Amino acid sequence: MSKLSHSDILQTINNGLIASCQPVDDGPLDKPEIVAAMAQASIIGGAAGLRIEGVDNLKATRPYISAPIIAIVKRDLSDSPIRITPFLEDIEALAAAGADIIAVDGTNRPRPVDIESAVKKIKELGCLAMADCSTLEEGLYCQQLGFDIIGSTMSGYTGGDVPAEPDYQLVKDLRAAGCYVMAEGRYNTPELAKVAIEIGANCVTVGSALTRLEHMVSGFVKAIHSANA
Ligand SMILES: CC(=O)N[C@H](C=O)[C@@H](O)[C@H](O)[C@H](O)COP(=O)(O)O
Repeated sequence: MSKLSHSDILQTINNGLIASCQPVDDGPLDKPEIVAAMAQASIIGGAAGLRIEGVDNLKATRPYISAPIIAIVKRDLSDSPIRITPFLEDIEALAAAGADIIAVDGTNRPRPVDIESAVKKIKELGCLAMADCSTLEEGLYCQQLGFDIIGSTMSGYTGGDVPAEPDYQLVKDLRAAGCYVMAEGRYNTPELAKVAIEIGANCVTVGSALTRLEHMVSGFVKAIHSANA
């Protein structure tokens, strides 16, 4: 378990890369021991922290990692679009498994448990709270509720086509409003991650480009095939 204070955790990840070690669901890399290996490799590469999905993956990873871990549970619910850490039981399980920071969906959509109870539970359990938001309005509401980190994670994922680019404007607006900002979502190259910091993000999370190998390989394959099309 990390022994850092809350302010040390925020300081440790400030200006840093968070490697989101989330393999493709049910793919060959989707195994706790592989997630733990990805996490260690990411730290060797210089990541300041990690984002880990699932209690079993967190339990497998935590013993090897002293850097801050942002933990989530993803669920596909039949009666709500909320996927990221929807239940208080998920928060309890992540805290017990050694999360430093617990992220929950921060969007303004129908949810099984109100967000006020979620942030209260995270704080009671001694963790930092992160809100995965899609708009400035949601981010400001979550900031006001006491969330420590506001992420642009859900921008582009609440309906319609997913844009190709990251939502830079949301990052700028959240920072201008005084939030501690995590740029997250479609920062798929080192250059884009650099832009995130340049426009004011405190830190940037990169997932697919680091740990969804199937997606990266298929991107190369498509590009190669299109050469002679
Ligand atoms: C919308 C949603 O559910 N985002 C998830 C949150 O945990 C992950 O699927 C993303 O991989 C993560 O946010 C990092 O983003 P990117 O993979 O674009 O670097």
